[in-house]
Amino acid sequence: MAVDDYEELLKYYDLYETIGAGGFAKVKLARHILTGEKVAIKIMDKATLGDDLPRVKMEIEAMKNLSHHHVCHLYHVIETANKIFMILEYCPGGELFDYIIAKDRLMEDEARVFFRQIVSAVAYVHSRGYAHRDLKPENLLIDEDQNLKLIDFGLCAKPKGGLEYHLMTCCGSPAYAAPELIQGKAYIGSEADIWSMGVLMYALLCGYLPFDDDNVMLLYRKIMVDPKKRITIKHLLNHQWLLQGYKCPVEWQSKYPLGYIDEDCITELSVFHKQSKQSMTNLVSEWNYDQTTATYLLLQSKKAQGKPVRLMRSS
Ligand SMILES: [NH3+]CCCOc1cc(-c2cn[nH]c2)ccc1C(=O)Nc1ccccc1
Repeated sequence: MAVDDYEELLKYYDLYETIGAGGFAKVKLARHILTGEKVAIKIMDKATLGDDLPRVKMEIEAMKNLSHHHVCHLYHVIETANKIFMILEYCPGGELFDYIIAKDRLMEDEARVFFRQIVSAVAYVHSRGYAHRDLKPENLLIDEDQNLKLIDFGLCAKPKGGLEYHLMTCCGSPAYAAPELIQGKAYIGSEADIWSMGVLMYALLCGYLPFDDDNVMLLYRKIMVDPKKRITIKHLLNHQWLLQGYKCPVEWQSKYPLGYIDEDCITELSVFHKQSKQSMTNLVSEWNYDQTTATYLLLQSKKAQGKPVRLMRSS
């Protein structure tokens, strides 16, 4: 009997066209039937994933521990015999990479708005004990309000002893990778992310890269930028350039922290499922990243967008 990998997915989502692809995954636009909200579904085939499977598991575990307005939200994970589906927050504006190319380069004020959002996202991710390790414009998507959302936590690391611990895996994209990482030395994930943000800022303001891949290796052989002299995320939050035109340092705390239970969303869910608020609260609080998690988080997103906190009744 042909196993239908899409059977479970199609119970909850209407699938539309492919909107993106990267390496071992394709991303399709979809609509969550109960809330009517658009989502992006990252589809991976387990067989072709091969030794990229741990990377996907890492990304799923990381995204379950991250809830921030500048990090792409994970709503639901469905694993079947042959596929893994990650249901993610929809970002209709596409990649920051294409946005920069289309505008040639950004003016300082616009670059500052975006860069403050990147610093906010990275400060939050670091505060949760993760280093992203692949920060680049291709991994920053633009949502419908022109805000950035960080994606692709497949190369992130959560060192056991905390972010101060050294990492060894050389990964990420050469053009954005810190010297110590390229040199194969033990490095600190958060310091490597800071280097990548430097290259990112250069790309925002100039529209091209300070070091492209081939001469990046030559460069590192010659100069070794001491990571201990590099700016820290803490000092970046209120750096002079980032403060220009703003009164306050970059806010990095999450607007809707993990585990937050919204009363209105619970009420709508309990009415819809004819369950008590308490049992609905208990079910949502299990955070199984199943249909319940997806419906709750998408209701919460509707509320944040000022839309009615309502589920579709089958007409
Ligand atoms: N460079 C990004 C290509 C599109 O990829 C995505 C789009 C969305 C998206 C689009 N709209 N809303 C969210 C969400 C996630 C991804 C993603 O994780 N892609 C990916 C990363 C690493 C390896 C393979 C694929």
